[in-house]
Amino acid sequence: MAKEKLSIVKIGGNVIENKEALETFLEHFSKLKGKKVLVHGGGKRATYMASKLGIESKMINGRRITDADTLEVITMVYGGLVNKNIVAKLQGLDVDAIGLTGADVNAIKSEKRPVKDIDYGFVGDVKKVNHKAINKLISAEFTPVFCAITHDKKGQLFNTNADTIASELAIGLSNLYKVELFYCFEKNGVLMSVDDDDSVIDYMDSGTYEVLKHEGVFHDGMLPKLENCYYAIENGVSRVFIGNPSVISNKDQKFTTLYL
Ligand SMILES: Nc1ncnc2c1ncn2[C@@H]1O[C@H](COP(=O)(O)OP(=O)(O)O)[C@@H](O)[C@H]1O
Ligand SMILES: CC(=O)N[C@@H](CCC(=O)OP(=O)(O)O)C(=O)O
Repeated sequence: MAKEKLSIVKIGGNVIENKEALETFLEHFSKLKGKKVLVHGGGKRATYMASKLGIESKMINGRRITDADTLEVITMVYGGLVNKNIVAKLQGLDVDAIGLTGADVNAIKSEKRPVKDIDYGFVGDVKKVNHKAINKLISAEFTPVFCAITHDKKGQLFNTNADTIASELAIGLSNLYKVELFYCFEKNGVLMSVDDDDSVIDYMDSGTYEVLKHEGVFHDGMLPKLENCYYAIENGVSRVFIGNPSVISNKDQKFTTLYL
């Protein structure tokens, strides 16, 4: 029997921090038909709240060095402030959202990122997605809303990049569903020239991706985002899209579709 479709949608810090963009996104998300899961970041808000508490933020290779104080901040910001506000807004749009960390229902188990040259502190690499437990919620018509927190099943929380959470959830839930994965951010898609929002790359296969990567077309957060996208495609996720908040509902808009 053909698998049912499931949409997994990730929004990042730039959308979360812009009230109008967030509301536009949530409107689109509320209208998205079928089963769905939302994953949110919030790195910008964590950096802001940490600085208010006198805690300096340090990112290496797109990942936050997470000491014990920073772990407290990200738990409050991602698991509390950002997650609960999004859940409340979705409830206001009649989406029966339930906010989760990876510790809830043992949804996402991780292990501390091994120390090689760099010790990232309490940063977790995903080891297991509990697709059966998550599916109990989805099958009961709830819409899970995940923040960027995982756990080791021994009582320790970890900080995990939200793009990675989205791709790992997409891979895990591909056991049960035909998963479409959407990355929504403030630009119209993956761009040939980052300052030109009209230069959207409509379709990108893995060969083109390698060529453009070596030409230096992708920078900063786009590099780990694309790595997560191709990792998902290589591991059973049916389709991956990158675009602005309307990518999930308005297929006439410009956006990027990724292929193997
Ligand atoms: N070729 C590119 N096309 C689009 N964005 C790019 C590109 N290269 C670098 N970027 C940057 O990547 C950023 C998106 O990555 P990131 O900040 O991690 O996203 P998110 O908001 O989802 O957390 C964009 O804001 C943009 O500045
Ligand atoms: C380990 C690690 O770096 N975690 C990220 C999680 C949040 C995130 O990914 O937020 P955006 O999607 O808004 O960037 C961080 O703390 O910044």
